[in-house]
Amino acid sequence: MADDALVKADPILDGELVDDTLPQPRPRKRAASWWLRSRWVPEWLKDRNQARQAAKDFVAGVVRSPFRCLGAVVRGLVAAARWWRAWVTVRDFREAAEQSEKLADKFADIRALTLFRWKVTGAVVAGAAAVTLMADLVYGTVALWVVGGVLAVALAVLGRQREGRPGRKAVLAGPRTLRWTMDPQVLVDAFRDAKLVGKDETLRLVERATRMGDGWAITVDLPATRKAADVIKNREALASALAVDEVQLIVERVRGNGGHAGRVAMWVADEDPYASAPRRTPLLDAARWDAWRPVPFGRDARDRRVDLPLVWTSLLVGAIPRQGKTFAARLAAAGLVLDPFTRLYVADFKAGKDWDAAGRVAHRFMSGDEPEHVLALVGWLVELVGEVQGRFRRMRELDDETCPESKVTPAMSRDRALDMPITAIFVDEVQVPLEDRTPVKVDGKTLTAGEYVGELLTWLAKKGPAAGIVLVLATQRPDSKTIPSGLRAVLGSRFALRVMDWRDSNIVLGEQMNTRGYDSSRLLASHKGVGILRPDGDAQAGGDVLALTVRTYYMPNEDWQTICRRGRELREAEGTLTGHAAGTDLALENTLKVLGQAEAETSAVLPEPLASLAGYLDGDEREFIPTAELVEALAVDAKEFAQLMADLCCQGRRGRVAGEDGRVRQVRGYLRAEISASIDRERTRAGEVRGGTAS
Ligand SMILES: Nc1ncnc2c1ncn2[C@@H]1O[C@H](COP(=O)(O)OP(=O)(O)OP(=O)(O)O)[C@@H](O)[C@H]1O
Repeated sequence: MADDALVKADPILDGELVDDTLPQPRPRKRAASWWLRSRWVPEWLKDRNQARQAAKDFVAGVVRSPFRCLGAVVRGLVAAARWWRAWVTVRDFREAAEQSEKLADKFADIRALTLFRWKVTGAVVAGAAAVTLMADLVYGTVALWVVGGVLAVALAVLGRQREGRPGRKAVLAGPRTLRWTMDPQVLVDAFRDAKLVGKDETLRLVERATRMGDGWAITVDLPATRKAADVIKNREALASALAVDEVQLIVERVRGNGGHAGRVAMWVADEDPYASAPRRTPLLDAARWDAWRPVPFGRDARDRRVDLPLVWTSLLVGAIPRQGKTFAARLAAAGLVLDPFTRLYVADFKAGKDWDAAGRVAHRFMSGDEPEHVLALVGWLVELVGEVQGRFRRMRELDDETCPESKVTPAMSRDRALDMPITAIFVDEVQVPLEDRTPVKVDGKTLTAGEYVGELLTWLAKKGPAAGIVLVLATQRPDSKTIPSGLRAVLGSRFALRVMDWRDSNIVLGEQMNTRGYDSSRLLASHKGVGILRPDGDAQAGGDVLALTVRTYYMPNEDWQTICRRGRELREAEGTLTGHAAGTDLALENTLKVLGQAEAETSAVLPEPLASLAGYLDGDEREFIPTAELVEALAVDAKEFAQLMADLCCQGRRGRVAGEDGRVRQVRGYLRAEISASIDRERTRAGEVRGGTAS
């Protein structure tokens, strides 16, 4: 039989072509597939091997049963004898008297009670013997068998209880979730097993378990002093105690009027809530959207809609590759695309096709990951910083009715005369500009473009939201080196899809979030688009929670294109199409491109520290530059700098410079002519190398 059931297939080799034109297995009928997937149908009714094993176990059980029964009776006899001995000697009373050192006082009482219990024993035994004898006389030996049988069963049950103490034996148990819905004691046990309530504590059911969606919902009150936050933190232990995967268990603290710090709302899904097909975004059916309304972002495990407010906040999306970052950032963008009064800046450093459609509506758009793109982004950010400063200046001059606080209001954002539309900047793969090392000169100081982008983004995330600037950053590398901590601290909303470990998860979601039960490294790789959302403000479907697991709506490229097309039509109708989308991109971008190319070329050709020196000394007419000044401006180690300069044939020498007080001092430094010669030499050499490679 076994051999019939298992037919060994030929091995399939790497690169072998498999002929799928041959008849393929037919899809199972629905009932059959339900039977196989149902968790309530025992395994042995689904699988032939399991059934065979169950039959074997049954036969073995029957054969072993007389011996096990005998063993249980003996254990029961011993247990009964022990109990009787303790009873007849009044052990509990005696021990209590001993402990309170009053044995001498109580001795007479104990003796009297012992004597009485012996008499009771004698009377019961005599009575039982008499009844048995009478029954024997009346009914014959059958009575003796019946009495013996009843006694044996009673003793066996007692013996079995001793043997079957919890934890002594692994048992084939059915699913526990169904049992706790019928018997809340099982739920209490699960809380105890997960160490969420003490041995002597119990739970109070606020509402009994009810069917809600595709799962069971229940609300419980923890014993006094126990905290709902601890249940959320130890969700995994509770999931284990309830025998469900942790993605199926949703635990939330009930807040507000109906709740308190010890009230927990739980929901247990029948099966993996994220295994079903993803839903399309409802924005597809929306003719237009209002940027001030939270954008439909996704669904939680209970299939409740989760909306994400964007105005007055900023969003950081982090995950390892291919988990749905771009899709999530595009969802946030979709709501703003459908509001014709919104101005969009889109910088796609992924340089793929994902964002292309945004070019139809965006005021500024670029896709690429070269240094010139980074420099163009610097230009945009500088432009936005100026815009924010201008907006604050203008807001100060507005009357209180139009602008009650120093904040953009919905009416202000739509008033064209004020020119303060909601302006959103989306940067995908933000680690690319943040890690860029092209030197840029800012206020006489040379910085890397990455550092400068970090500073500008931090400034915008801090000051921008009140002026109607929305920042959405997505990154593949949510490590502390890439995203400066100052920037992270000011990004209000966070969305962490699957990351490598809890540290990365904390970097996206915030310090200590893993210890509070939110760790996106625990999400499954197969759950694309599922992440932990830590919203800024009121975003979620249920109560007021710190963070929640959300599966984003699925918005493939074609839907995104449809939305962008609609966004363009809306802007054309309202006359708000500007910049890149209107084909009137300002000269700024082109200037930056040229500038960027020149700087990128300089830095690409010249080795450090010459590249930085070239930037720093650009336009400087002095003949002699002090070493101390260069070391400080370039932020380099003095010793290392001297060594590198010597390698480039620039010798440090003594020269005279006038100090701030007008007195001339002798200091060490470099001749400008020598540095320039070295730069020219390196450029020529690089040109020759390039020429050589080209030929
Ligand atoms: N909500 C969703 N439901 C189902 N699948 C999704 C969802 N979101 C994204 N995906 C799937 O995940 C894949 C990867 O998405 P996406 O391109 O956004 O990843 P990414 O994290 O930006 O990747 P990379 O880091 O390589 O840029 C998509 O091709 C898409 O099929």
